[in-house]
Amino acid sequence: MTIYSLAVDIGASSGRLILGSVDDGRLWLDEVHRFDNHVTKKGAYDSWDIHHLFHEIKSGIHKCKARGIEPASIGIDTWAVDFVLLDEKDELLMDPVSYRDPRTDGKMEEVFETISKERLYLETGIQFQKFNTIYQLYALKEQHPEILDKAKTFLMIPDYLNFLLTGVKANEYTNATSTQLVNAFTKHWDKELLATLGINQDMFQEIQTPATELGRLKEEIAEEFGFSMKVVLPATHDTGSAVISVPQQEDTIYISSGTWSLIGVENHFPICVTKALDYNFTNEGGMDYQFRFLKNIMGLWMIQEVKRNYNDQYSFSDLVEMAEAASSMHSIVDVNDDRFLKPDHMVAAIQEYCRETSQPVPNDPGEVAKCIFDSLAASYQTSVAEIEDIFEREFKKINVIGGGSQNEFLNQLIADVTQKPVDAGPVEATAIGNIIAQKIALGEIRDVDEARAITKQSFSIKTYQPKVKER
Ligand SMILES: Nc1ncnc2c1ncn2[C@@H]1O[C@H](COP(=O)(O)OP(=O)(O)O)[C@@H](O)[C@H]1O
Ligand SMILES: C[C@H](O)[C@H](O)[C@@H](O)C(=O)COP(=O)(O)O
Ligand SMILES: [Mg+2]
Repeated sequence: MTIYSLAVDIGASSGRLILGSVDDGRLWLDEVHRFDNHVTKKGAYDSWDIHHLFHEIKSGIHKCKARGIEPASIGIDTWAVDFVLLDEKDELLMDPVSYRDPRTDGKMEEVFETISKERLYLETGIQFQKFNTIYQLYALKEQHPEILDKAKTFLMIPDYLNFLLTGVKANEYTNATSTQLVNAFTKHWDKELLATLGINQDMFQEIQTPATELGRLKEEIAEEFGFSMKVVLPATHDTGSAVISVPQQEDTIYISSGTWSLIGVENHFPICVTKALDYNFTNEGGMDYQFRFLKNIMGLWMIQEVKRNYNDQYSFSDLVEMAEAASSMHSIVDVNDDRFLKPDHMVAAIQEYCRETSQPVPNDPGEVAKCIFDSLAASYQTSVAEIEDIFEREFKKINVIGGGSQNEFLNQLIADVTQKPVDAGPVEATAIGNIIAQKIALGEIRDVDEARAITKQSFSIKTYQPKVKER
């Protein structure tokens, strides 16, 4: 009898529910439900419609039942850093605010007046992004102290969705590390740090690790579906799940390519040296207490916004094709410039940057897309050089995973710019990593090593060889 596990992967641009089963030494996926995700203005803040997301999760579960499939387990992963606060009645004190909301502008620098950047990095090993949870809570304490005063429970986005399913409260480790409030060495909430910032440490929950069975569906939820199932913790930070599916870690730099590009390597210990701080790399927690030594690059968010700017008249494939045709456009922007985090109009922001830097201004969708892909590839190359500088060795290849691995033009650009072969895929790497954690919890797969062997023979990977650079 086939044992199904249901992965819920909600990224910043889309969510999907994918059934996974292991049979004949291979992992089989079946997408059941897909939906858009985006930020909406709610009152003063750019927020997530988390109850709409929960509705979509339930719609996907109903679709499983309609197919006659009752999964044995479910696991939820989402984007990082964002959270909810519950009052003493376990009600939401406010809608979850998006990390792209400007409420944290300038807050990181204010925190440095209390805790030095160096101490923060030495203790947490986490990259400095102004939207990290630590700065979101600091902003909330300044802007709405009354909300923090009423907060009895802190749950990150997947934690809260798990709470709605099970009634159980827990903070999952990989996502908790993205807050910059977890000590990289103790792997627990850094209570001294919280005390220094005047943040109530009692609202944080016990940290649980991936492949832990959190509980089962609440009775009323199970009755709604007509069946129950185990709720298992995957690496609930989506990138944490994605990198589990990288078939071969040795000598490989991964790029988890979705709304963000997360470029890095798997490591067995945190690297908190000054050079890593200066390069702004992070040591996010991974499965089995591995570390994800990586950095955020603005990613395909930029082309998502360009697509929106052109009223979605072009598909991603169209934009890639048009970029490929815009061969005379060579302008490069610093994709990590703060102006690209949440511009009013991405095309205008890119054009302005090119004007400011006296470069040809991209004027049509193809030229804009070409500029984005060239600029992303250039940023990836810089990060590859930084990683090799820190590890004092060369890495043999790059593995692009996630939706962006479908961008053949960008994959080739990456190979050419880095002069390294690029493996592209799996596309649904995050869901695969999510399912792997569930299968380990169910005992169908022994460990991550066995899972990677199964993944390697289950999904086709296309390799792009670098074009030899003309001398
Ligand atoms: N057919 C395609 N060709 C090229 N790129 C694609 C294609 N489909 C999706 N993409 C890229 O994948 C990105 C979405 O990746 P995904 O991993 O689903 O993102 P997230 O998990 O952040 O929602 C899109 O922004 C787009 O750039
Ligand atoms: C804000 C975080 O850096 C972000 O969540 C990143 O860590 C991430 O995982 C993004 O995943 P996407 O699938 O939304 O690109
Ligand atoms: Mg994703």
